[in-house]
Amino acid sequence: MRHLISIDDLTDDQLRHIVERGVGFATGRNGAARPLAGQVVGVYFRRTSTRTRTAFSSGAMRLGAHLIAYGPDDLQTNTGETTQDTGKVFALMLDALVARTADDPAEMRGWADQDRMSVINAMSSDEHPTQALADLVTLQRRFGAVDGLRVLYVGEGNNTATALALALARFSDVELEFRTPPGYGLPEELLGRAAERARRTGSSVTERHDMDEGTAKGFDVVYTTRWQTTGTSKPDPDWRRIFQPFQVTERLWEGNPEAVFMHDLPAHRGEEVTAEVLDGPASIAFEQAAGKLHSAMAVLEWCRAG
Ligand SMILES: NC(=O)NCCC[C@H](N)C(=O)O
Repeated sequence: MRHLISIDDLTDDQLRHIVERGVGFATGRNGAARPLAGQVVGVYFRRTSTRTRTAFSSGAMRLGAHLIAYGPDDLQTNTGETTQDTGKVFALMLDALVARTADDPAEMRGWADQDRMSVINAMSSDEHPTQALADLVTLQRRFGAVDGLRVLYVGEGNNTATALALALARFSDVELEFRTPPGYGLPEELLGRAAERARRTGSSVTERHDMDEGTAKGFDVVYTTRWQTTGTSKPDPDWRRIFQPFQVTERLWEGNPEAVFMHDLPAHRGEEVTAEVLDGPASIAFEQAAGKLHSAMAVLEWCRAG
């Protein structure tokens, strides 16, 4: 029985194992075993979700589990029960809980303070670890290896960005460059931690707050994310003016002709990315969405049976 709350909870070997198993589910190499047969998985999404909820629900059922799905208004937390008590009850009856809160991760850590039910973070305010795992599965399938890739991330330093930083820093000779709008970067502590990890593996994680397509050259991957991160608001009324130069357009392909385009989705054509890029030949955004199912299966298997 294991939990997955942060990429940082995984050893390098565990991270690579989950990615390998994810690739195996994607390619049919893992066979049709049902390691979760007879288990019950709770899927609790307090915030909107299309891919992550479907990936974990579909993945759990494909692995043989039964499901209970809770929406934001279903639980007695709405009539004043504490989330701590809610977690205690879940652990009496569920084998795994997949939860999206977009809130303080301390809540999930509290739920995980027992050794019966696995807790899987389907996005908290600080990190989106299962998105990074889906991205790694997608990259490994597309390039054969994550090691050695040059990745440019353009957009807000949100939960997806932090998970990617922690995950890519574990691989060798990776160059990960963030271009985040001024005032909307990654948390300093996390960036420092990822950069430190990266140094040990001969990789680099850096961040800049300017965006001029001419200075971003030679990347294998261009990645972006939506401008309105779940559970956050932008107090600055002028934020769109600050974000506009960070829109991913075809001009980025002048210096990065071989790059694939990735997006954690949902996409907003005309905001963070143009339709030409998202729907164009470089885009693997929906291949990446498919990777969410295969990585979710690998996470469930690792938490319950690995
Ligand atoms: N792939 C996803 O899980 N997409 C939904 C979340 C996207 C973004 N990181 C957000 O926080 O709004």
